[in-house]
Amino acid sequence: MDVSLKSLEERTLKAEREAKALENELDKLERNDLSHVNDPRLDKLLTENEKLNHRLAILENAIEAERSQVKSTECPTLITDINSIEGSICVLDELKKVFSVAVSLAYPDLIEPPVVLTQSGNNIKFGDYQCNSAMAIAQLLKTNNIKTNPRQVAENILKNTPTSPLIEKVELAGIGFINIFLNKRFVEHFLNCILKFGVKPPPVKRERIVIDFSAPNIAKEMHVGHLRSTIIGESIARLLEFLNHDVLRINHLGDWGTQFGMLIAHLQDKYPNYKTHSPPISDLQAFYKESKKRFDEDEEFKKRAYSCVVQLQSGNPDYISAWKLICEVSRCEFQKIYDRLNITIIDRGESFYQSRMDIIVKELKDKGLLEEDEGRLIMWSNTEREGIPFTIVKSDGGYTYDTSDMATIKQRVEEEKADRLIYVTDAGQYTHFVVLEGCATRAGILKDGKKIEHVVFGVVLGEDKKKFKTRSGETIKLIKLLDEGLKRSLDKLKEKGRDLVLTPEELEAAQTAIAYGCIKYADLCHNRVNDYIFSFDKMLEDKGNTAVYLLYALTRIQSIARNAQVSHETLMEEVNKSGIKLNHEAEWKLGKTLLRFPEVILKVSKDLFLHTLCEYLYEISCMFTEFYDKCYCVERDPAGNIVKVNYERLMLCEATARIMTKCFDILGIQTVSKM
Ligand SMILES: NC(=[NH2+])NCCC[C@H](N)C(=O)O
Repeated sequence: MDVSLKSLEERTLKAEREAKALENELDKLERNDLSHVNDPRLDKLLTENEKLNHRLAILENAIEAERSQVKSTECPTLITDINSIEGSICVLDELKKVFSVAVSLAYPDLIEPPVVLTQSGNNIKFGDYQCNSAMAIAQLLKTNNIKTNPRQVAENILKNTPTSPLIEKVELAGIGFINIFLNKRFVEHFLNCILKFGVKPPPVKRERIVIDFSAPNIAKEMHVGHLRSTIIGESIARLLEFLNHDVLRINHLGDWGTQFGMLIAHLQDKYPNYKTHSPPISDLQAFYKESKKRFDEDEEFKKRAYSCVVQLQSGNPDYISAWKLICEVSRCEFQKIYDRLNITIIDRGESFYQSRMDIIVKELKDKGLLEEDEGRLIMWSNTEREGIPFTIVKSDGGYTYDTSDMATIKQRVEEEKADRLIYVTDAGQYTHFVVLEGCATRAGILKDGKKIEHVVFGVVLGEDKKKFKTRSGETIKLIKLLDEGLKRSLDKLKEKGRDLVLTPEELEAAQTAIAYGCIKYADLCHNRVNDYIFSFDKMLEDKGNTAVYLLYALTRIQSIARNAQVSHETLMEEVNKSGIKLNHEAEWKLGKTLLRFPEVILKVSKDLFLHTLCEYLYEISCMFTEFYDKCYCVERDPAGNIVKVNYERLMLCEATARIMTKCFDILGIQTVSKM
């Protein structure tokens, strides 16, 4: 045999053997048996694969757990029987529950699908509420490669919507809107409950809430900015208390700091026997000015003033009593304003935090969060050192407004166990509170996502749109402002001849209710973030969204039953017999407006914008006017004798009056039965 042929034959045989071996190998590979392969890279890949499989199993378990969790939270208990509702319920929240059940039944595989529910605007055709989830869900399904369109989704949701006694019917509209129509029986039941049990808050989880408001400074003027904080803070506190929260109202008085050294030094000179004889410093501001003048001009005095601060802060009893005396004078002045405006607040000024400031400064030092800066100790709210830092300790060793606010947070979180921390101050302090939140979070005092709620408000302007001042350019004294309100309100009542109709007591009650009510309402009815123009003429107008108009509206509503000579007892008997019936279109509309009360209250309790409540109050009175124009409550003959009383409508008047009264109460506005 030829050599070349032989070698060819050998090569073929070898190739055949190799092919056979490869075939076996492939066969094994197909059966996943890699045990005999002795390649370290493969070993590595195999372990890797095992790890990944393990991880996959964990993830799959987690997803399953999450899913059942979502399902269990998404399966809320729905109201099935109208009669089980005795208190108050938020319709929007209940409808959200109904539709979240519908959506999770329709799309069980979607994790946390969006449930979008809103009120339907004015067009009755679109129902009372709308569920607009279909568009978002269709979009979501599309990204999961499931072909559908919003209308199909809406149909699917509708098919799965559980029955609810709140709902009369649901309709599919347009590209996939679901219009929800409320059940009249349910609305009637809600209103009858108000007549039977009073205006009750919707149930919420009780929280501990600290609200810091008013906070004027001792020996300085309490100005219109403090007035805004006082009015807004009081209303927020009232609203949260109505919801049964545990509210702590704090007056963070500016009662500590260097200016007290100056005041005490001056007091010691002018009234050395101040401890036994009360000095005539009723005009504290004049006293403050005198001492400031000496402080600026007299080096010797200045030195002594500083040493007074040191004595005071170290707790020397003589200095403490001088300081107390000065604070007391201011407090009496502030209290006059609080009494007139019916404000409840606990004094806990900056001085309260002296020992706590020592502690927090140490804590910040220990945590290495303070750095030196030209003799001061500062703290940044972020590690990038962006924005402006807090001055925690001044170069003279004293503390600042920043230090005391760090201490307020620690005290309120750790000692008061606050769930919510609310601070009501002007928008000028916006940055201060941003930095405060940052520093407190960095220091670990604010944790678990807890935030500060800074309720900001704009500046009060005069009618000339400039800073609110007297004609001669001085700042306006609050007591004088309230006095002017009283005078103007009386003028207005006289202009209308009310002094001839009301008893002197009734006239006085109306005068104060209008004066203070209009000042409060003018402040609260605007979006607080904006500046607002203080105008007695505007706020005393008796048309439009003003306190005067609304207080009048309420007295008119309350007088309807009185004029019909129907006693409260008779009306309550009728409630138990038949209750409210909403037959006429105008009655139905008014009833549905009243039904929104819990929803409005809950919204405001979250965003703390009180103008929403004012707008709602105004809406009620407009709806009432429409109802009263169209529906006779009492029919009279030409001689004015009562021929027929419609009790169902009188009951609706009563329910309206009760809700309006509650709104006024939350706004801190006194109501009157006659004006
Ligand atoms: N914790 C607070 N910073 N409260 C507000 C204090 C307001 C301060 N006294 C001022 O007149 O501007």
